[in-house]
Amino acid sequence: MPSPDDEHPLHPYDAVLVQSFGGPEGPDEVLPFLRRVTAGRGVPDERLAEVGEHYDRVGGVSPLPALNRRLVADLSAELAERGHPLPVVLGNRNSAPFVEDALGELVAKGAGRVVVIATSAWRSYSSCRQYREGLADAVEALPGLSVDKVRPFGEHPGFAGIFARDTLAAARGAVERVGPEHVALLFVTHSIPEAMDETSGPGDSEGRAYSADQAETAAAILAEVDTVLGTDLPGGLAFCSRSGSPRTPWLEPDVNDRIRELVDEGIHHVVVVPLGFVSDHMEVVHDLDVEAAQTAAEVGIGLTRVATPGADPAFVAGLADLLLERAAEARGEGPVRATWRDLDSHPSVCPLGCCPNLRTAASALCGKD
Ligand SMILES: CC1=C(CCC(=O)O)c2cc3nc(cc4[nH]c(cc5[nH]c(cc1n2)c(C)c5CCC(=O)O)c(CCC(=O)O)c4C)C(CCC(=O)O)=C3C
Ligand SMILES: [Fe+2]
Repeated sequence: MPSPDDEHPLHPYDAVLVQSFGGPEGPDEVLPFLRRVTAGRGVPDERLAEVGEHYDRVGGVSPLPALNRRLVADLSAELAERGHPLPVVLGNRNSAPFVEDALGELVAKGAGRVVVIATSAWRSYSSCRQYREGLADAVEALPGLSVDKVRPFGEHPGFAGIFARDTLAAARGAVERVGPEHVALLFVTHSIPEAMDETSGPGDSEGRAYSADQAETAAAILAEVDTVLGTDLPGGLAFCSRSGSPRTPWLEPDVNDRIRELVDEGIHHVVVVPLGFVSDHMEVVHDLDVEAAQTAAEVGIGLTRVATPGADPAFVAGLADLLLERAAEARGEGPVRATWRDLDSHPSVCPLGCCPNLRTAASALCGKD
């Protein structure tokens, strides 16, 4: 464990935790994983069986763990290349290596202050506070360890900017093939319960931070595409991977329903932008690349799926920039908070009542409560 001095740009941190969702890596791990994910969350058995089949199709191996190992290696190399190496480790919520074990190992090697990147870009209970609760659980058994988290980074140039670049390329190709009047963009994110969206963001404002932030970023990307291509393409948010009880309202429209409607709107080609996803999760490789692709084929329209940032060097560089920004904040400096096209940025320390847990009172770190 190197002991960073005051000159070190990542001071006061001495290690980085990449905190992720986790995923099964073999047929025997699928059911235990799904049980962990859904414990106490009211997901019906039929939905569990259905999602289990998605994993079975790919030999019970989620793409996520391998992608995260690569992200950890790339980020570690990026920090070393910039001349400020720190240990970077992976800790998951729902599969090994678990967060508490990963942090425990860092503590055993002498770490006292860890900075966390959750592999989730947007503000909501599922995509932010639940990770903060995971940190609270883990740190309970590790007295003396303190952890900070980088801000929600959906609007960062190293995330939104990558989607913008790749969406532009995909839209240009589609426009050349079928003409601008026949192309639409669909920005797709994970559906969440309406109640979770309504309460997302700082407790003192309007809520809907989850869907509103993504709608704003999608609109900014669409505007950029239209400006560069001289087009006026239709575009908007759609949602995938709904679960829970069918009687509970979740965010809509579903991506498949939107694709069917686009046919009647004269669209021949849809560009699907997985804005809600950091890397090629099962939601992307199954719900978009299998299901949405099949829907598009059924109704006879072409579909291009834009890449997720996960494998892009510019994403890794953006995460390194976010770590430097967080360290400067921890030192009491006021670093510039880069965002793509002047979109909003959000606090690194979540405000009181931010993205509440609507089921139980659980403590969370990296916030004012
Ligand atoms: C907003 C959001 C993200 C994005 C932010 C982030 O990345 O964290 C996300 C990510 C992920 N969700 C994942 C998997 C699952 N999510 C489930 C269930 C749920 N997700 C929800 C929301 C989100 N989920 C919600 C509100 C539920 C209902 C139950 C509950 O309230 O918790 C279920 C249960 C079965 C089902 O209902 O589908 C599974 C298996 C995986 C792993 C995929 C892989 O293996 O590649 C990843 C990255
Ligand atoms: Fe999920």
